[in-house]
Amino acid sequence: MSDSHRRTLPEQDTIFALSSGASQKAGVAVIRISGPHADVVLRHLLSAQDVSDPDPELALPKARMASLRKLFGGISSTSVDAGAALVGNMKEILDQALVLRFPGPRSFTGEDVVELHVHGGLAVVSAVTNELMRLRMHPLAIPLRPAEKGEFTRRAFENDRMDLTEVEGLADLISAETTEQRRLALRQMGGNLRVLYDSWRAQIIKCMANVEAVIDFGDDVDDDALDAMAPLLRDLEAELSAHVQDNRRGEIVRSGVRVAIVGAPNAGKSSLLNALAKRPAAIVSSVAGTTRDVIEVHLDVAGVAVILSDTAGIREETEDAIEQIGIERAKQALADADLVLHVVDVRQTDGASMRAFSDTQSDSVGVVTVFNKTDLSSEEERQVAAATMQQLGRAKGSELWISCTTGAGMDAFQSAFETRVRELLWNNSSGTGHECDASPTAVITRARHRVHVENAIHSLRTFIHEFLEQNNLPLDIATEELRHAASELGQITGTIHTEDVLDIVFQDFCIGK
Ligand SMILES: Nc1nc2c(ncn2[C@@H]2O[C@H](COP(=O)(O)OP(=O)(O)OP(=O)(O)O)[C@@H](O)[C@H]2O)c(=O)[nH]1
Ligand SMILES: [Mg+2]
Repeated sequence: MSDSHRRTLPEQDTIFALSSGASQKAGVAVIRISGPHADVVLRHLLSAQDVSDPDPELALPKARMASLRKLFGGISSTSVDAGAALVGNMKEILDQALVLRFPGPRSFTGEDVVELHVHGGLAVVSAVTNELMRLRMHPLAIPLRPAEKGEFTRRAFENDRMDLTEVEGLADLISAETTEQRRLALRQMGGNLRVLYDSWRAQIIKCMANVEAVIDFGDDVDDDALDAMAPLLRDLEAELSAHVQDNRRGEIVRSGVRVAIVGAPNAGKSSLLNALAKRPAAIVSSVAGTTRDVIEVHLDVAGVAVILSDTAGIREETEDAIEQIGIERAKQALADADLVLHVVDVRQTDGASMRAFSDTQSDSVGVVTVFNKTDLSSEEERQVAAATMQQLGRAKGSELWISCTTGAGMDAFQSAFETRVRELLWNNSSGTGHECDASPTAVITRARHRVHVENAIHSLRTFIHEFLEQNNLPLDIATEELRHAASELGQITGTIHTEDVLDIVFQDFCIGK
């Protein structure tokens, strides 16, 4: 484990990759080159002559200024055959491109970076990348090679342009599919977690320095210095504890809210899934016990990623072994859910299934009761349904009434569903869509962060309890607990890291990022 990620590296290879999306029809493709030879490579591309050492006077674009340039490449046999007007060692024009230079360290990677914004066609991109491959074999032996997965970002990290949380934020931003995922990722990439963890770490290190001063001073523990430290550490411990008690909302925004549709057979669960997915994702039939497996669809619900699961109808008695397995899976989906949609045929609310279901659900999970088939029900049946809700102790009016067949009540259902999903994350049902922006607190987005923060809390508590309060530990051993807490926070940001951790973080990246 190294205490700093600044390494003395041998001179780095210069790397290149297509950094824009893989679509072959895009108007523009961006090829990125990073490393000490980025300008040399660019000079070769801008030189019309195939010479081993292009004119060093050849004007490169000014730093950070876009410049429209012709890119040249080696003479292809086809263009010679076609009688292209090539004279001597003249090269062929590959494309007319916007060229940008970002001399290090003020660049994404911290190295010299060149960006070539070429036309997006497959032939253009491969002509330019082939030319870069050809330069690898150049007599000057330019150490140039295609980039590996995540290598640009890894260099940015190694050159202190980003910490690990910002790297993770960037990975999340690239894969963000919903508004809230984008917002969360953008804030993390902007450094909100880095600032938080660095400031906590700095406070712990300051306390450590004070304790070490006491140790150096002699055997007599300076009670005043330690007394002054106690409230600071208690406050810090409280702050860290509040940080982990976040209902996992950052992790849920990132991975998606898990919503399970459960209920008795034939209640209309698959019909509801199809209505929400706006496609016939699940088979609907009048045969009770149609759905066996868990069927998942991914939705964007008011900017939040939702993984919606349709499940087998839960009933106590079934002879069918496969249906029994389906019921077990349904119960598992119920246990894993962040939110449950309990679908009930409004004409069958007095059965044992409603009660049985109430017993299986966990208290921490939100449950929305959805009475379906209102088109078939009588007023009396609806009153019985509402009365059953009250007997079960549910708040009056908390149930929703729909007909999957006619679509009645679906708008109200949709908006109540959106509110519940957002409430789950922010305890705020205003539905403005800006709750996150209004409270830009840094939230944990990965289990990796949570483990380290919990370890840091444990060490702080041990120091406070075993040393400051009980005086059970000698000072030098107690200090180790502070050192450990600081180290745990340093591992989140990558100030302290192992190669294994980096491999895990960077595995989310693809080539060109
Ligand atoms: N009239 C009416 N029929 C409905 C409504 N919703 C669903 N149905 C019908 O009820 C039957 C069962 O619907 P499904 O959606 O398959 O029910 P399910 O809960 O998924 O059933 P299982 O998978 O067997 O547990 C089908 O014939 C649907 O067409 C509704 O609101 N009104
Ligand atoms: Mg079904």
